This record gives sequence, C-alpha cells and structure tokens, in this order.
Amino acid sequence: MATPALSDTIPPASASPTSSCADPHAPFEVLIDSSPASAGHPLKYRPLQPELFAGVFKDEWLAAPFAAALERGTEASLRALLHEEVGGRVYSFEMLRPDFCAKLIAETEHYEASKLPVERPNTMNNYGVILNRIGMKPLLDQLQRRAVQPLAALLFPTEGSELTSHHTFMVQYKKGEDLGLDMHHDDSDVTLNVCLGKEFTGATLSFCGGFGTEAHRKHVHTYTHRVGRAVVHLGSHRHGADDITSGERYSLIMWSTGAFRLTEAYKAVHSRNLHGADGGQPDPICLSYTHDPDYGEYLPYPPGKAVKPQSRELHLARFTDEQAALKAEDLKVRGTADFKEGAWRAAACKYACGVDYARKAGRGAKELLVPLLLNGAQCHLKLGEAAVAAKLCSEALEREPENVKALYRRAVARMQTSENSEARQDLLAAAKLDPSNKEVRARLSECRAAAEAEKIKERALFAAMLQASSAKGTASSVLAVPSNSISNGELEEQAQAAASSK
Ligand SMILES: O=C(O)CCC(=O)C(=O)O
Ligand SMILES: [Fe+2]
Repeated sequence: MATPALSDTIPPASASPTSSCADPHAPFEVLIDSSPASAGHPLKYRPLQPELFAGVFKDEWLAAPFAAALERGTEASLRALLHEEVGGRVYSFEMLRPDFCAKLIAETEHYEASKLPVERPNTMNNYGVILNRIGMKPLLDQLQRRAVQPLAALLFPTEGSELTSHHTFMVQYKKGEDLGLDMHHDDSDVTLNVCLGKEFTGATLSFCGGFGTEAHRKHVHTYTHRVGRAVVHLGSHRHGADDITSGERYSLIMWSTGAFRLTEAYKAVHSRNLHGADGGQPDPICLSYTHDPDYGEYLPYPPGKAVKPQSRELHLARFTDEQAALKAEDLKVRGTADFKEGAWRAAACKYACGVDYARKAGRGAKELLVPLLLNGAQCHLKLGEAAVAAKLCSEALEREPENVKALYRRAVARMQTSENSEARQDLLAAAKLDPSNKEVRARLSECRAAAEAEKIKERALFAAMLQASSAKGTASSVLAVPSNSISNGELEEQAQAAASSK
C-alpha cells in the first residue's frame, strides 16, 4: 500500500520571517507568536540558525534510511524501519540525524538566552518551550506533513489518517529542574517523541494502558530513549517520563490532532472522567498523582501534591455504601502494614483515604471512622505535624466525646505546639474517664512540668522587664498590671519593648 495522501488542511504558519520582502542586508528576524505572553504585541527573534525558520525541512536532517523510505513511499519500506515496542501500539525508529538534534537544542538555548517570553509546553512541564510559538511552525508543519502523517495513517488508521494540526514542543529534564513527567495521556491523537540529547542516564519512558480501558494502569513497557530515535504512540496511551538520574535530556514532542477528534468514538471516551476507574489493582509505576483520584490509596503523595477535592468526590460517588465500607476496611489494614514498617506518610495517606470511604459508607462503616481518624493522627504525630494530628483527633471527638485515645493523642499534639493548658484539659478529661491509664498520668506530669517551666520563664521575663523599666523610671506603671492577666507572649513583648527603649 502506498502511503496515504497527505492532508492540505494544516493551518498556515503563525510566525514568519520579517526580512523576506525587506532590506536583504537586514538581519534575519522572525515574528514570535507571543500571545498571550506579550499581550498581542509582535516580538522579533533573531535566530541562531535561520534555516530552521525558512519552512523547509531538509532531507539531510533525517536519518538516511528514513528519508529513503519516505521517498519510496511504500508501506513495506516504512514498516521495515519500525521496531514494535508494544504490539500494535508503540513503535520506534531512527528518525533524525544527531547533528540536526544538536541544532534544535542549540536554537532553543539561544531562544531562552534572548529573554523573549517562553511558553512552557503544558501545565506539567516547568521547562522546555513550545516550538510552534517561537517561529518554527512552518518547519514543523512540513515535518508533520512529510514524515508524521504517513506513519500515523499507517500505524493508527482510525486516529491518524487525517491529521490537521499539531502542538509541538521541546521538553527538558535535568537534576535540580524537572526530573520526569507524571503519568498522563496526551491531548493528541498521535504523539511523536524524538530524543534530541544531550547525554543522560535514567529518563526512560514507561507505558501503561489506553485511557478509558480497564488496563490503563497496567504497565506494558519501559522504553529507553536514544538520541535521534523516535517513538510513536496514540495520545490516549498512558505514559510517563521516569526520573533522570544524571545529565540532561531534551525531546521534541509533536502532538498531532485531526479528524478523529470529531468522531463519536473520541467524544464517548474523552468526555468522561475515567482516571482511576479500573477496579483492579494498579501497577505503582502507572499511578498519576496529577490525575488519579485514588493515588493516595497506593502511594504517598510527593511533597506539595494532593488530590483535588472535586475529583475525589467524583471518584467516591462510583462506590455503593457496601463497596465503600470494604474499601475503608482494606485501607485500614494496608495503612497499618505501612505503619508497622515506619512508612508514616504512606500510612497517613491510606488512613485519610479510608476516612473518605468510611464517611461515604455511613452507618456501614461507623465503627471504622474513629479508628481511621486516630490512626491518621498517630501518623501525623510521628511526622511532626501536630496541628493536623490535633484536627483529626477533634473530628474523632465530635463523634465520640469520651474517647480516651482521642483525648490523649490530641493532648500529645497540643503539647508539641506548646498549648499546655489545652493539653492539660484533655488529659484531665482522659484521666477522669480512665483513672488507671498510666500513659495519661505520665503525660499529665509532663504537662505539669512544662507548665511549671513556663511559669519560671514567665517570672524571669517579668523580672527582666521590671529591671528594664525601673532603669527608665517607669516601674510603677508596669507594676500596676497584675501578672496573671498577661500572657507569656504579651510579657515577652513588654519585656522586649522595655529593653529596647533603654
Ligand atoms: O519526556 C518524554 O519522553 C515524554 C514527554 C511527554 O510525554 C509529554 O510531554 O507529553
Ligand atoms: Fe505525553
């Protein structure tokens, strides 16, 4: 079969050389499609390599066998170059010459150095640049038309027969910057990913299942990037960039879209929230902290990441009360296994997820809710997060005001934040409910000792304040304030004010 006819509907370039009809000796500049970065004002960029902006993708930039196969234009010649990474779904082949890869990297580095506005590829990348926006769209249109379209039509006839546009960008990973990219699927029908360099270790690309399929969180393959080599896959195929361990990796990514987007098949899958809707046991590598509402049920969230409450709600709504009760029970067991291994963060996440399910289950998981809250509190105490621990205990106490464990743990949390009088109240209440509880009694003496130490500190501060004030002759006015009406903080402030006004 000959390679299919190419679409003519690729939109025209958004950036164009400004020198084409002007002074031939003027420096070559391209207009940057800079919206919204420059509020619609056109910006000019003086490229390092003008040939990358002339809208002609030269054959000499392609790996020779690939250029020859495109020239022949037969299915057999293209297929002969492809390596099937995942049967019928992910393919790789030698695509670009390494010197051209280096050219592309050098141009984007030059662009970054120009200090013109840089638009990052998507919400998940903090580095890299959208190549379409810096004047390379004409070149990339040609690359799509000449190289990507024939492959897409051959490999993915349903999704890739008629590509009409693309979002093309460079991604960049390095220690101290983005290390990798969380599991996701692309906003594309067909994705091309070519490794450009430089030298690196790690930074593999892991593939799981297709979005909307039962197996979307089952690992199928981990691909190792090589400079000049491309990998092609459906945008809906879940994948993620594994962390780089040394060096720097750059890849050119082209997200192609086209007629498939308008089909009912596309809309049926992509209009629904299907993240995490697989029912089975996911492979940890396939979990996404950005997208999966049940991530915390399996792994601890990376620092600063958390589930969006709305997507968690949608996720919980999928379960009947009976199913939710079973989930709560299972998470309690798994959280306890983590706890026993000292994995406090993982355990805290599991207990918190268990609380969600127990709430959803209502009466069916009534006896689980308070233990889950208190186990979570214990994890946060271990993590030194006393305020969170106290909040969880308070929630437990709303349900069971006479729960000795809840009073005790809240007291421990409050002592950690120096709220000794509140802690004492909790401990006294606990001691009244369980007079023989040794832990409660021990903490009560600790609490008393802490209160005593506070008093001593308070007296010392007050004495210092008196000394400072009498030196200034204002002792009488300060003395008029009864000491028991001043909090420790206020005393400290007054002492400092008196000392600094010396
Ligand atoms: O870094 C890679 O190889 C993959 C990047 C990717 O999947 C993306 O940008 O959508
Ligand atoms: Fe991707």
